[in-house]
Amino acid sequence: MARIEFDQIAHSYYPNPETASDYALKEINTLWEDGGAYALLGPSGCGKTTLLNVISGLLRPSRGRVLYDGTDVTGLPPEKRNIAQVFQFPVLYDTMTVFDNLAFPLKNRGFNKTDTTRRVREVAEILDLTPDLNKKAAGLSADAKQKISLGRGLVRSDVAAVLFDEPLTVIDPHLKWHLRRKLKEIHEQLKLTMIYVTHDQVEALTFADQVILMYEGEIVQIGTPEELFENPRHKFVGYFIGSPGMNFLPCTLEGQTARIGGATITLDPETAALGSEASGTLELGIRPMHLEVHGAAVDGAVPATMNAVEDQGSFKILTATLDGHTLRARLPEGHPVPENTAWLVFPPQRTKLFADERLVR
Ligand SMILES: Nc1ncnc2c1ncn2[C@@H]1O[C@H](COP(=O)(O)OP(=O)(O)OP(=O)(O)O)[C@@H](O)[C@H]1O
Repeated sequence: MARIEFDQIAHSYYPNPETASDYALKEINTLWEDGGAYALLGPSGCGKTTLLNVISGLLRPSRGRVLYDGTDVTGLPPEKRNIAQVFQFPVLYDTMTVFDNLAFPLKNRGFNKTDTTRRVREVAEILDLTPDLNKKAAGLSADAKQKISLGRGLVRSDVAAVLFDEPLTVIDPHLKWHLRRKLKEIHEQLKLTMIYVTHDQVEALTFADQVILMYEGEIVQIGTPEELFENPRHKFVGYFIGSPGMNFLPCTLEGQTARIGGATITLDPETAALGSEASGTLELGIRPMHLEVHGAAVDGAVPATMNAVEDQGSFKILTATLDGHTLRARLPEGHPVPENTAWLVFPPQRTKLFADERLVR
């Protein structure tokens, strides 16, 4: 296992990049601790695969250095970096048995027969592949084949890291849920450094201790799932994490309060103080689950026009309009639904302020 570091990494697929938008990765300085479980999360095209390929050595970055345990490996190809990779689609030998497929990475590295058998059996057991060990891979389902690919990625305990690039895409939804949990368990048992690329926040939040959220070639935040949810440092994080995402409302400040059209919302004093010093466009941010909804006026509530209510089983999502801006609130089961006007309270501790898309507080 290794501690992996990016020192001023940038990558452009163009030979002569000129503007920031020519870069698939803008400048990235970051660190993956030995034995950590990381998810690399972000929308399509934000640079996740590019970043993974720079870690593995499949891609040489235009600028910067990749360090494994402090040693510069930027010029080394994947086979010299001792990395295991699991891709979106199964990579295995159809004519070999499941056992031989799993044993292949170990045989390649010269492991003896006893150690190989022990390790293959251990990984097969974790992935529920034991009954299939003597079967040829060719006859197995797509799910089983991808499990073998996962097993091949996990079978060596001497790798610097295991990289997963959307490995559950081809897996049936129910098994997907099961495998996500399995991977988490495997990480706890084997303590491998794992970096898992996905655009699915549920997958990222289930698997990882630390989530790395990417947007337009940059890392916008690294944190635990809770940190990303409670304290999104960038508007994009608020919007991307949570379902539905954070509400954002353009506002102006007047002392301790924020004004949204005719509505006045009291802020936490420290938030207001920092906001008064911030420059740029100000916006309030609040999670749907943190908005308090009332059917009649209460102290501190602002009126919003009701638009729709969507029943999602154990909760409802209410959509309302405040000064022309759409807001969503999450109502717990059994909570009364307002008729025409929803009176909304913004709890000061839960109400965030953003300036030019960056969190003020
Ligand atoms: N081989 C390539 N040549 C030119 N441009 C590329 C190449 N590979 C990726 N890109 C561009 O680099 C940017 C980042 O792509 P990348 O595949 O790393 O994103 P991603 O986050 O992994 O996306 P997805 O989730 O769709 O796989 C995109 O704008 C993409 O079009």
